[in-house]
Amino acid sequence: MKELKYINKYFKKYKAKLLIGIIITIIARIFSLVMPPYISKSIATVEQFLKAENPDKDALQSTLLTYILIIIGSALLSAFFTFLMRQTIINISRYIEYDLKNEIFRHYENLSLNFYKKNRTGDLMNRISEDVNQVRMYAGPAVMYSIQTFTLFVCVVPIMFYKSPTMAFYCLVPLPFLSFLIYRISKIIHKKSTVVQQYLSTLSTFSQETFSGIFVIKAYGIEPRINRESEILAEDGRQKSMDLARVEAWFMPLMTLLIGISSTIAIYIGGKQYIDGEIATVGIIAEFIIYIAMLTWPVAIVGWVTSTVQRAEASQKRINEFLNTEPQIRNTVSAHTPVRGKVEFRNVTFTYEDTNITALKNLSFTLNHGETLAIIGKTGSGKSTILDLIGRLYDVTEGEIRIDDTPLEQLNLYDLRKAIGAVPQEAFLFSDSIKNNIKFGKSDATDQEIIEAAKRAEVHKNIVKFTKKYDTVLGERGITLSGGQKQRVSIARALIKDPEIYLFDDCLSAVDTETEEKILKNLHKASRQKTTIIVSHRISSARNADKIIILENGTVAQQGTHNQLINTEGHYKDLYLSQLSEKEM
Ligand SMILES: Nc1ncnc2c1ncn2[C@@H]1O[C@H](COP(=O)(O)OP(=O)(O)OP(=O)(O)O)[C@@H](O)[C@H]1O
Repeated sequence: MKELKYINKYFKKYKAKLLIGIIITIIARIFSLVMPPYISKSIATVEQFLKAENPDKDALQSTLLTYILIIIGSALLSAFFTFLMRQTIINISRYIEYDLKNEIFRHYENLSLNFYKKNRTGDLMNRISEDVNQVRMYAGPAVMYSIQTFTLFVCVVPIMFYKSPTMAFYCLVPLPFLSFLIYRISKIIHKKSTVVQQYLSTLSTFSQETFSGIFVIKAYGIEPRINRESEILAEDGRQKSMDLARVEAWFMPLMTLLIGISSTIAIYIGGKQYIDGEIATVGIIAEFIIYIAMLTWPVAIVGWVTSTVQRAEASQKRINEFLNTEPQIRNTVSAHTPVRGKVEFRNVTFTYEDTNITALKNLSFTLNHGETLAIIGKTGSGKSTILDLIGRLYDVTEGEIRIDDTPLEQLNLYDLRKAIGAVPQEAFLFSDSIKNNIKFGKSDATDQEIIEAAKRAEVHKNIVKFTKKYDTVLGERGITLSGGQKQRVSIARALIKDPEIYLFDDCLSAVDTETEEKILKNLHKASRQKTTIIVSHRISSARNADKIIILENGTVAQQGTHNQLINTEGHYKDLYLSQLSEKEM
């Protein structure tokens, strides 16, 4: 229970509701205890009627009617309070689930990129859904059944011993075995259902891949192979599900068997006691049989609760692991620190923690406010890393980055990121309308601003051709944009933000040179007073920049202006000549 202590703060938060829930549970149980003695009394009344020398049928009828009304009334009240009990305690668990999910989600959002590289997305999602659900089972049903069982035991067992200690003893003996057996079965069921769950996620991954890759499957004519794989998978699933079903099938028969044994004991011992005159009426036997039925489920539940708590503890441990992970990048400056846009790298070295790759080595450059820098270099030379470091997605390993002559860590992180309009190498668009995807850069943007940004990104003409224009939904639920269109929507998103620093990471690679030219012109206009860094493999994107850096293995191999570099031997000149001849071809 060490890990589950974490959610005590939520129990405290909902303590008033919890207290009401506990009181309602006790009331519901107390009403359910009214029935058994009245059944006993009814039988005793009939017994007396049958034995009487002058039986009074009217008196018998009126007594029985009174008892029946009491039994029905108490059963109705017990049912009503049981309903309220579920409404309060199960609701509390839903509130706790809601709070915990929000807390985990907020925490996830604060964690740095390194965290996301170390952990798979499926795992993150599992902890926020499946693990939280396990914890909810503890916070709701497990708590509710524990209170219910405790109340029943505290009330029923003394009554049973009061009425007949011998019968009470013999009837209660099988119950701990029941509890133990249910505990064992619940554990096996959990193990086997986890296997089925894993199988189901394999099956859905397989189906998802098959249907999203249906084009390749059909083009290569490999449907028979995929069908065979699917049959093997289905057979595997059948075996696993049957395995689970076999264990689950034991649950109810076991309960029935143990109720049967206890009831038989009640009849046997009770019958003997009645014959020996140790109990006054056979009604007590009926009363005991009802008590046994009442106790069986709560006793079985003790086993279930135990395994539920163990599962919840394991789940909360996994959740706590993430909740205790500190974000590597933190905002330590609460005051606002406006950014103008001078960027300076001073002997920056950066090594990726997970791969141990040193992407930048002792890199230095300065870019004044309003200047444009183009970074050219072979793939893997560290270009994107430079942009990520400016946005403080990672902290440098050695050296220092300064913005407006202030070290990056001394800037308010949110102000810094607000001042940056980054267009990543691989445009990511949300499964939402084009309009909302562009508005992502400025949530209060007007329709006119959105259109203006799209025009500058040279994507407006494409968008208006769609039937729903800017309301066209993208992604799985909607249309798929071409690579170039995606890049341009992503550029529009950065332009609408109107930031102080633009970071364009090879974001025109999927656009034809003519469109590239137009976009670059527009960008030039938009970013005249802004600091701009353009990462590219194309000379056309770099030629108008104030400065050009040629990066090789994380260090500056060459730098200068376009005119200087085409007249110097090196990568830039080679690239220029090859791209020039491509153009001429
Ligand atoms: N997230 C990461 N985790 C670990 N290593 C990384 C990560 N990103 C890049 N690297 C490594 O760092 C080096 C520099 O990568 P970077 O993406 O900065 O190169 P790049 O010049 O932008 O390449 P490209 O032109 O192909 O985009 C590469 O060797 C790469 O494998």
